Amino acid sequence: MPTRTRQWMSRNTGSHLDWPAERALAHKGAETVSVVLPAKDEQETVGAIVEAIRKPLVERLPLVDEIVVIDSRSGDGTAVTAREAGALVYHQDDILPDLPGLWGKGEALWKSLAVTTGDVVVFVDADIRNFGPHFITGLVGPLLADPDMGYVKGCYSRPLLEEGSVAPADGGRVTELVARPLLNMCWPHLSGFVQPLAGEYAGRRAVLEAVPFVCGYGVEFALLVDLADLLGVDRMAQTDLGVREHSHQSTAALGRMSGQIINTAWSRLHRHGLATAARPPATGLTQFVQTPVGYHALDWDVDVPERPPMRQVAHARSAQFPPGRVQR
Ligand SMILES: O=c1ccn([C@@H]2O[C@H](COP(=O)(O)OP(=O)(O)O[C@H]3O[C@H](CO)[C@@H](O)[C@H](O)[C@H]3O)[C@@H](O)[C@H]2O)c(=O)[nH]1
Ligand SMILES: O=C(O)[C@H](O)COP(=O)(O)O
Repeated sequence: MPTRTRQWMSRNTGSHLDWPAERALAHKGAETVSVVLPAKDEQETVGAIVEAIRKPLVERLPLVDEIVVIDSRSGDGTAVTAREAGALVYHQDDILPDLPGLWGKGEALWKSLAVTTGDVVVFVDADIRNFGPHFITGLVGPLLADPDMGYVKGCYSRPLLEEGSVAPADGGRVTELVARPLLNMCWPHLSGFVQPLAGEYAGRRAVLEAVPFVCGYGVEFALLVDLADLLGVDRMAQTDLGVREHSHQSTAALGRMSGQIINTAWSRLHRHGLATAARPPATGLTQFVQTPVGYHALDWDVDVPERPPMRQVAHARSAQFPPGRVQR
């Protein structure tokens, strides 16, 4: 790791233990906090997460002002479960309905900026199995305490939970096999982020609305690179949240996620003039399934369409719908 990155890491890495809810609240002042959970088919876990935020951080202490679940085209009871647990629920395609809808987690996060109001926005995955309020307090604390801080990313150890076995540090396979090598190769100043793909992070609204959002799983990678360009790493930090357990995707699904992340990395390299447009990458990904009559090829698209910074959309919309009639 470059020396400057090592120095950044020791300066800008904290622990959730530094941020009991009372301490975070003492720094809150007039700022407001929105928590957003993007959720696709998460009826098993989303309700418990919403409750674990609402009871201690909304009802007991007023640290969180709104909990919003973005239902990302679920086919199960995610929306009902989340609503019953006390969240405000929006369907991804109902937000900014005059724009043609896109798919994916990044789209859900981007759209959430149009329906939430907090000065600080916290994103948390809806499939966490060992969620606790420290995921929120540890992320918002450094932002509430320091007006210069723009973005705080979670980090943790990641067990790989398989039927009947637990490998304590073998989770995060896309992180270890794709994202970390890419970051070290092309963005070494970001190599100190322990969990670059973590879905748990918080940012100031003004900052999050100033950068584009990739629609699919490249969203975390793109945010890290783009926010470092916008803010500089000194205005970014990470908080150790302990251990995170989640539901694992199949190897084939992680291959498609990896394809999206590699395409996202290419788009950023291209934007920086480090990759040429003369040979843009193919966005197809062929995977294979063995059948009794040979290998069956499955073609996927791992392209990463992208939304513009939300503030551009908000400006365009306020011109279209003058004050008093502004629709977000
Ligand atoms: O189309 C989708 C797909 C997923 N999700 C939600 O996004 C979150 C994370 O998705 P998941 O499939 O559980 O991702 P992981 O396999 O855990 O992937 C890791 O790596 C991804 C790529 O960086 C990050 O987006 C994730 O947050 C991070 O946990 C969950 O709440 C999902 O329900 C959506 O909202 N819409
Ligand atoms: O973040 C990652 O690297 C992917 O979500 C894969 O995580 P897993 O190996 O813990 O399933």
